[in-house]
Amino acid sequence: MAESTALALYIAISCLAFVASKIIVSCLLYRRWTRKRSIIQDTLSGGKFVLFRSASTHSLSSRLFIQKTMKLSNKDIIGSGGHGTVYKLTINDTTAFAVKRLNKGNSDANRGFERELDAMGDIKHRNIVMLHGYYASPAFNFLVYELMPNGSLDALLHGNNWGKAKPLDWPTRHRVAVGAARGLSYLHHDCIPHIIHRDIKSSNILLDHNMEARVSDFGLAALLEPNQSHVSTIVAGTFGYLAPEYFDTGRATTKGDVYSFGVVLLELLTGKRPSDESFIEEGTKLVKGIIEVNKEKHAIDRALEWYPIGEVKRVFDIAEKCLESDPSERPTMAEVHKMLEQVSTSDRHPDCS
Ligand SMILES: Nc1ncnc2c1ncn2[C@@H]1O[C@H](COP(=O)(O)OP(=O)(O)OP(=O)(O)O)[C@@H](O)[C@H]1O
Repeated sequence: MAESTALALYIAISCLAFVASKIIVSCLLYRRWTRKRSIIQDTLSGGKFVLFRSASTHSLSSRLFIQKTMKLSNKDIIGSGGHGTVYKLTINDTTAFAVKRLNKGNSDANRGFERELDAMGDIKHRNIVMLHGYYASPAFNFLVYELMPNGSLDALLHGNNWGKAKPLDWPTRHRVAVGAARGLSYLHHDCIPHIIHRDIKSSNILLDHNMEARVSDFGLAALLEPNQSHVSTIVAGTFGYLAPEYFDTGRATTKGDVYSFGVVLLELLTGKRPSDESFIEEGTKLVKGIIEVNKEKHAIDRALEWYPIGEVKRVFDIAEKCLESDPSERPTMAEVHKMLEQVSTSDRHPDCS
């Protein structure tokens, strides 16, 4: 009798503790959520401006932000892509942001905007470009990002409207590969729900003031239910980077991101775009030929003044694994990151090329 009373008491206390902990966690989460967003409803335009509170934005007034954003013009443009135009928004001498104005007028762009916000709101990682806020109105949408002063990997490797920068040296290329792999691995494995990027390419890998890689542009990313594995059916991506199975299934998967990352590794190694003749003619079989007949020296970017051949071979080898035509044969991004980190960085000397 005493035993069953004790058991009933034990169950009752456990249930109460469980319910109380859920209530406390919900209250804390709600307080955190309200504290970290500043929202301005613009009655004139019918728009809503949301600024996420962070070290870079806490001292800024949302109204000033809106006023400056509305005054952006062509002279502030720093890039443009399939989804819109990117501007540099200068607040004062020490503070600037990148503002992406999204093309409006088709429902896909609007859905992309909402998805991007859902995915980006809480993501903070040293290899991910941070979203500071957004503006949504019936006429147009803006996303406010951290400004990456060294631009995109695409521009650094291949040049842009403003010309070609100084060629990236081997240690920088290797560090960019490791950083981008770390960022992507975080999205795939550490974010709950997990995130598939869907559009990994060199123009979506940006470089901060330390030349550290940051993965950007989640306009096409979709959230996964933690227990739903990894599939979605929204068509996305950029030709040249898309995994072959995507053309059959139309499904974005984490292994599709791994394939796209393999193409970026080839770009870093060869200095060629995926639209380059050798990519088009031989496709990614290019890499197989390079590995099998020891042709690394011929394939490596001529802009590289020196490089350690052992490291180059190992990175070609990792690219080859990422580019396996069977997705199940490809490594995960966590494995890719580990392999890239293990590529020796010791004993580097200009004479070893
Ligand atoms: N946060 C940022 N900081 C600095 N430059 C940026 C930033 N975001 C984008 N850019 C620049 O703007 C360019 C265009 O970016 P955007 O994401 O709009 O297009 P994309 O990635 O080239 O193509 P798509 O829209 O098809 O993905 C980038 O290549 C980069 O040079």
